[in-house]
Amino acid sequence: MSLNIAVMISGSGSNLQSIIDAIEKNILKSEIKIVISNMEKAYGLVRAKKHGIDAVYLSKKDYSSLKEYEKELLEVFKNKKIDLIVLAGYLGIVPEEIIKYYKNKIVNIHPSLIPSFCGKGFYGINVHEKVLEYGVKVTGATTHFVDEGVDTGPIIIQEPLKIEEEITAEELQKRVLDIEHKILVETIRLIEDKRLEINGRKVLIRR
Ligand SMILES: Nc1nc2c(c(=O)[nH]1)N[C@@H](CN(C=O)c1ccc(C(=O)N[C@@H](CCC(=O)O)C(=O)O)cc1)CN2
Ligand SMILES: NCC(=O)N[C@@H]1O[C@H](COP(=O)([O-])[O-])[C@@H](O)[C@H]1O
Repeated sequence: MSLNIAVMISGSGSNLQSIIDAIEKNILKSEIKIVISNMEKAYGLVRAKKHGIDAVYLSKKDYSSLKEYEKELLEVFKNKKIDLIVLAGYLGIVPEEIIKYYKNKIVNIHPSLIPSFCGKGFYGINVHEKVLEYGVKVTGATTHFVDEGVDTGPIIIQEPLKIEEEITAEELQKRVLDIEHKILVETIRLIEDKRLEINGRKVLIRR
């Protein structure tokens, strides 16, 4: 089933690019109706425009209240008839009203194996710095449904990555990003095909 997707970003947009590429290769049946960034200079906005996708800067700091911001964001999603919101490196916290209205229709990609190295303060390169600092032998990436918490929603896909040698946080980020690009597309594909069944915290992938 083709979904109307909104992608929220804050930075480079390589995860956004993986969705754009998958759509253009007909791996995904959906359409990205809008890309929203809370950072004006996010390169992901450039990526979207290069592919003729509506791309806007929208940040809560430009609104007099969170309520005003929520109202505007909801308006944008409704006008575009959005079915699925994808947080692809979005570093803002999605407001409660949006979460309620789009219950189990918002997914996030996180560059660690949740519940490790996640939550407030864990984003971007600092996730990988903390992973290396701790000395874990396995990290990876996670997609999950978004709820009122931060990185606490039901987990959809996780893929591990072994850390077998001394590497920099930048190199680790690159290797984890490769996994992210893959599992994010897989996650959207599963949702298109209605193969996910949510049972409390558990997400069952139907054959
Ligand atoms: N309601 C939710 N909103 C968001 C979720 C979520 O699970 N529920 N996931 C995050 C994505 N995320 C990790 O995957 C994440 C994003 C941002 C932060 C964070 O600490 N941000 C800082 C500000 C960073 C900045 O603006 O430079 C902060 O809020 O203090 C942690 C995790 C997306 N939204
Ligand atoms: N907690 C949120 C978080 O850390 N998200 C991470 O930000 C990066 C964005 O890269 P991109 O802009 O190239 O997709 C990605 O690694 C994504 O997992």
